[in-house]
Amino acid sequence: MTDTDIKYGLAGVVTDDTAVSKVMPETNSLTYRGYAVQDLATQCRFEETAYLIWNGELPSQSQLDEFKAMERAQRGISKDLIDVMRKFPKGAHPMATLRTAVSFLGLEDKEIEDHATDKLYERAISMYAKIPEIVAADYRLRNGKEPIAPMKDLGFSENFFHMCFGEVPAPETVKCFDISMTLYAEHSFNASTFTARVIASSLSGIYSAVTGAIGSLKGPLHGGANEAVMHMLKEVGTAENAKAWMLDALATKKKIMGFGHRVYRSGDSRVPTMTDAYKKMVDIIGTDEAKMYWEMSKTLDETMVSEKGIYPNLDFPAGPAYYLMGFEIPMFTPIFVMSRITGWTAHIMEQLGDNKLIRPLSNYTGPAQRDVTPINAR
Ligand SMILES: CC(=O)SCCNC(=O)CCNC(=O)[C@H](O)C(C)(C)COP(=O)(O)OP(=O)(O)OC[C@H]1O[C@@H](n2cnc3c(N)ncnc32)[C@H](O)[C@@H]1OP(=O)(O)O
Ligand SMILES: O=C([O-])CC(=O)C(=O)O
Repeated sequence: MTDTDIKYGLAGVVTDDTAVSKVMPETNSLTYRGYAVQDLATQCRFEETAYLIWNGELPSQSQLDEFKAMERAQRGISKDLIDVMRKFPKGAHPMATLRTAVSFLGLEDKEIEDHATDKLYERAISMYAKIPEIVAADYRLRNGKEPIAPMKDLGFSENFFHMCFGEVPAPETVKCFDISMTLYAEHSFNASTFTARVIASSLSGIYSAVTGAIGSLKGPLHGGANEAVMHMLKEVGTAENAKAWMLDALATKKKIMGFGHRVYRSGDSRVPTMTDAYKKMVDIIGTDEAKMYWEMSKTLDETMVSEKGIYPNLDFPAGPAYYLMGFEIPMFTPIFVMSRITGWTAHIMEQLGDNKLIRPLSNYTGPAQRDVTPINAR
């Protein structure tokens, strides 16, 4: 093997087939099962997209009703899990607590390693129903409040707001959140999805695969960037400071969170739709602070594009949009998990539907073979 055979970070390498989604950097577009993501985000509720990602087709009204009933029947985490969560170390990051809580769901399910598609689907729906409650309960416990039980007559997004805050905001705010859920749901072989497929490929079980995927998504080069973006906006401080801050950050070779992408080189297909939702949140909230973040974001974006030709990714508008919806910054990446659980589990099912152990090769760069020196002679 020569160096030219190596694609560091697997950049540009095609490793398998998928029918779940298609990322088209040449046209800045993304489809889930053939449907443009911006059409799904604006014309469908997240529940319809979730059904599509798992089943390959958009649901009829009766299929959607049945699907919603299945999800709602799975709502409600155990008292044992809530008791375990009460004992989590104070100050642990919510992505770390979510990773542990999802692993605990696997213990409660006795880690049944059944790879039949219908069994995997049942477990996928169970996690999709329970993860929002884990995220909301963790938020409340960290703030010294008791968890709020899910309500079975509320939609997916409405129920999440209810479990966090005890109330559901105006439909326009729920719609902005729902749009973000659809945009975050799936993105082919990104790092966390690939992690899930690698773990699934050893036949380790769906909970192991999702737990590993959560660990991968947590990093700031991947899903953790939506939190890092909001920390960055807070550090910038004022809209007037945005250009100078960016120029200084670029001069000192800082990584600017929420910009750049491994696959898209001239813009992320999901950004225009999420930017519209962010603007909508700015108009709904209407405060000087909200308007200031909007102006600041525009200046950061314009400066980065004109100076470096590097475009924002989905995390750039999603972070401040979640902030304006009232969520604490450390909840942003767990909220991403509530959506991406659909894509991850669709890929796990696809992987196990025609499994081959994922095991690439490496180019060895260590010492040449040598003899062991006895310990008393070293
Ligand atoms: C939902 C998601 O996961 S979307 C991604 C979220 N992640 C982020 O927003 C984190 C910030 N962005 C990044 O770190 C990167 O753009 C990544 C990790 C997303 C993609 O990385 P790669 O494909 O490996 O690109 P790579 O790091 O090689 O960048 C190519 C060049 O652009 C520069 N670049 C890329 N992104 C950025 C950035 N955000 N800030 C500053 N420079 C950047 C690199 O420094 C590099 O420059 P060089 O050639 O002079 O060394
Ligand atoms: O595709 C990627 O590398 C990262 C990304 O945008 C996602 O997972 O949504």
